[in-house]
Amino acid sequence: MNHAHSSIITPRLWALIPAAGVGRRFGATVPKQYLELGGRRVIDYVLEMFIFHPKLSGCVVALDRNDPYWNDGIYAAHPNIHRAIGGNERCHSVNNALATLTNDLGAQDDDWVLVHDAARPCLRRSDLDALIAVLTNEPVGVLLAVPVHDTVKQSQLTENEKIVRVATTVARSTLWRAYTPQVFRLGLLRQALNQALANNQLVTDDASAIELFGLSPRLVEGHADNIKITRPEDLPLAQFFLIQQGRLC
Ligand SMILES: Nc1ccn([C@@H]2O[C@H](COP(=O)(O)OP(=O)(O)OP(=O)(O)O)[C@@H](O)[C@H]2O)c(=O)n1
Ligand SMILES: C[C@](O)(CO)[C@H](O)COP(=O)(O)O
Repeated sequence: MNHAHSSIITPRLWALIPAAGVGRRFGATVPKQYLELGGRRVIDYVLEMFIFHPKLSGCVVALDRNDPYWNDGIYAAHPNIHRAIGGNERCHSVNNALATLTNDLGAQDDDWVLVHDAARPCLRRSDLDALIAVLTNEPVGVLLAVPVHDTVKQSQLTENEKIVRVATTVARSTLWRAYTPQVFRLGLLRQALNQALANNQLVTDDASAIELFGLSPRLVEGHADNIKITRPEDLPLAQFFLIQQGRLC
């Protein structure tokens, strides 16, 4: 019997790096993704994790429209990297980069998009591979996260007081710190983000948009050293972790 060969298209995997922030909380003269760590820039440790990964089809980086730093980078002209214009908030930058993936790179709605902050240089290859490994048969999407190990207090709103007081202690057995990468199908993430933005819900991570869309992403436990460089004290800590991981001498 002559069976027509069905063309089974394997969904591709793309990296999407939000890198259009200004680093206000860090307070440096350059955005924190361009700060120097052991002779290289923070963003370089992030990019090399993805552009050399055999399972990724390409990488889109959301940059400030007037970013004057990118072109001096060692990977600025790498063929696996494509640029998108960032927006006012991280969620806008991600949304713009998703459009770039679709319109300029021919990414399909069924493709996976792995969103990882440019400010998280300490992502371990083992954690990245563990995240990719669970995508098979995953119906919603996944994110790296770490269970909360400290006691968590919720503060109460105090009027005219400089002193912040405890309102309650939050049960921590089900609390996790959300990290990146966060991985979702391109079409689903675009739909969810567009709906959130249409409702003026400026989600701080990609999973929040998926949750608002009524779905529940899978939490995958990663290492706590995958820190986001946010404040000055985070930079030497990131350097320590990169040395510990053997990625920095
Ligand atoms: N409009 C924005 C804001 C943030 N980001 C990126 O999203 C990641 C996480 O954001 P955050 O840590 O908040 O970075 P900044 O916005 O630069 O920090 P701040 O809020 O202190 O200004 C960073 O890689 C940042 O470059 C982005 O692409 N576009
Ligand atoms: C996406 C994120 O890194 C997950 O923890 C975090 O939400 C980013 O927050 P930021 O205020 O944009 O740094």
